[in-house]
Amino acid sequence: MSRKKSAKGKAVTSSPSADSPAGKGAGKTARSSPGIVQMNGVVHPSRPSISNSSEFYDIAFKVMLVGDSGVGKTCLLVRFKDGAFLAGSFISTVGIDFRNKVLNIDGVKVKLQIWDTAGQERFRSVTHAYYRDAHALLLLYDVTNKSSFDNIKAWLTEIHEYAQQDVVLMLLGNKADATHERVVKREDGERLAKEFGVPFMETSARSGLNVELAFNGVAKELKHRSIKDPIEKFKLQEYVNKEMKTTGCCRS
Ligand SMILES: Nc1nc2c(ncn2[C@@H]2O[C@H](COP(=O)(O)OP(=O)(O)OP(=O)(O)O)[C@@H](O)[C@H]2O)c(=O)[nH]1
Ligand SMILES: [Mg+2]
Repeated sequence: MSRKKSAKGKAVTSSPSADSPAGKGAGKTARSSPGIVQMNGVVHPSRPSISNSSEFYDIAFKVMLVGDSGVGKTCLLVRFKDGAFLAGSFISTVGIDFRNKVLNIDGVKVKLQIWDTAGQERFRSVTHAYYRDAHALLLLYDVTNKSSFDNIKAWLTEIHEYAQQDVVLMLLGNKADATHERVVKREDGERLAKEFGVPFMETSARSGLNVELAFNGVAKELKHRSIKDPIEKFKLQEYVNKEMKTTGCCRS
């Protein structure tokens, strides 16, 4: 899998196929390939492997973006991958899409294969099929859209039903730049996240606020888990609290 060329994936089938990164093409082929070791569902090539962007990597993980349609999942991924904001008219994702990015986490090259799901209800069964392979989930709501926030509990129920029990989860309140349209306070997001024991922060795909931090935090957590470092304990919420930038008047 790690040597496969797959610059930008698109899968709109109702279940992961053998060739799709969520199917055999990812974890399972790696498991049976000589020279590649699979630990805790994590791909550890015995030699550095090359990602689609011709970058070497040491370990690889799958991260999924989920949340209502229009909360900014695709824009967040494009901001992270390309450093740009997708302005213009809103084009809703059809099915599921993925992009790869290799990060340097404390000297370890961590490849994230990031799945951008469609938030629309009619694609929900497609998304369900991919949950079980995800090592991490970024669950988004839109701070300018109350119903996207109210739906978070339903998303969490769905996640508990379909995802792995030990999946790394983070709640993101996106569009934090849209101060005038904001209807969900940061404190409400913090409260909900606390209630469910999930790390939380606000992001903006438009301004780039905390976008790198969200993905880096998740990559750090996944790396620590896979290495099982007994000395250095990593706490995702503590890390993001330390590194987080906030919008508004009162925190910097
Ligand atoms: N102000 C602001 N607008 C944003 C931000 N992120 C996304 N948008 C806008 O919100 C709309 C929806 O963004 P998408 O990223 O396409 O939403 P999505 O979650 O991928 O939607 P689906 O693919 O239907 O699930 C677009 O018009 C974006 O321009 C943000 O951080 N700030
Ligand atoms: Mg989208």
